Amino acid sequence: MDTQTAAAVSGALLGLVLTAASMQLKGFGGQTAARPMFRAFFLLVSLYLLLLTVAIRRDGPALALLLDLVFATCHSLFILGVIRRSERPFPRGVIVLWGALYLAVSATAASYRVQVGLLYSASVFLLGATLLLYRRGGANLGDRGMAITAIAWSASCLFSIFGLGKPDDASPQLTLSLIFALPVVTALAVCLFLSYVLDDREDLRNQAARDALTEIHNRRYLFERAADIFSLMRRQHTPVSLIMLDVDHFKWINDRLGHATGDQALRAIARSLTQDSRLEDVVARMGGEEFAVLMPNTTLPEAMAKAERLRRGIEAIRIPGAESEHISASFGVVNGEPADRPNLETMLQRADEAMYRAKAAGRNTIAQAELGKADSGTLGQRH
Ligand SMILES: Nc1nc2c(ncn2[C@@H]2O[C@H](COP(=O)(O)OP(=O)(O)OP(=O)(O)O)[C@@H](O)[C@H]2O)c(=O)[nH]1
Repeated sequence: MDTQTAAAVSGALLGLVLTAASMQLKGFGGQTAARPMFRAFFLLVSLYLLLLTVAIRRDGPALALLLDLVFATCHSLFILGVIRRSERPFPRGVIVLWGALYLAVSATAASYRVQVGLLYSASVFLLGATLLLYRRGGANLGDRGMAITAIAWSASCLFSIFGLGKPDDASPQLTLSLIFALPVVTALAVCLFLSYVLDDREDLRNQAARDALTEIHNRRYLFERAADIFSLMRRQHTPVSLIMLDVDHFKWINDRLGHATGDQALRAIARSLTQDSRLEDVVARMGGEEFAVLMPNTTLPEAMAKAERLRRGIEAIRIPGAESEHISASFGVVNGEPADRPNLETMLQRADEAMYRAKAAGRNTIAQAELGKADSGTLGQRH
């Protein structure tokens, strides 16, 4: 075996080892597991670019092979990282098959059939682009950038194979590919970085805005969104309504059925509130067993009707394992007209007062308040 073949085979083996190692990583298919892959990809891209710069000037066979080796490993890491990032459950068989393909193609490339290497390159990057674009949870700007760059790279490889010279006259194709590789690989790395930064930001924002138990929005998010909703209300002269609700005798549910069942009930209530709400409504857990729904462009009668739907929805909840238990909540509804110049704090306070009147009136009940008139709330419905 000459040195060139040895280098190509060891590159292929390295690819296989990486494939095998990646399968052992915890959280297979998860985004976190993609990180080490992409980190290594970054390092190798840097090395590749360095070697490329030297190779364009001084084209020795050993250097060309080293370049092949590094680039083939980059391929390997890129595609593995993309597969993990796509968060789709990839069967292990597919990964093993891909590893075997990688071995076969690298071995063929070792005999200097550059066209095969380029074809392989084109297919790898096309596959990567497809996986990125169809990523679960949606492709962000960085993902799309990566996918477009990968498609451009594939196109360049195909162009190099079919568009130029005789099949065995490798050098024009190779030079063109190498020159094209510099900006493409750099763009790929930049987009990759961007996609992670965007993802991290999104994750942080989501974590800060969501309640950990029920996964609906939290109090903080309600206050954030309220600023936009109230400003829109003033500009468009439309009413805003707020519903507050507190689960009845929740302590009793916890004490009798256990905290875990209590948590289950809170999650079911959150689901029911969300299902019965419009996309533009903000449904939030305010803390403990208290929830709020802020509804732009909603009049008092509409809000009362909505509260009644929510009340019935909660009444219909059955907790698995505790089907005979009945859950209910008490509601306070308040409406703000643009002329009242309402703000969220005042509306929450008024809705809270109404909600306690509903509790005092026997629970599983809706009480209403009007912003303009202090303590003028009347009992809405008693059930
Ligand atoms: N399981 C569970 N319980 C919680 C959570 N947060 C608050 N609680 C419980 O909710 C109960 C609230 O009880 P109280 O404020 O006395 O009110 P209540 O029993 O619902 O009675 P009323 O509101 O008067 O109808 C307390 O026992 C809290 O421990 C939670 O996240 N999970």
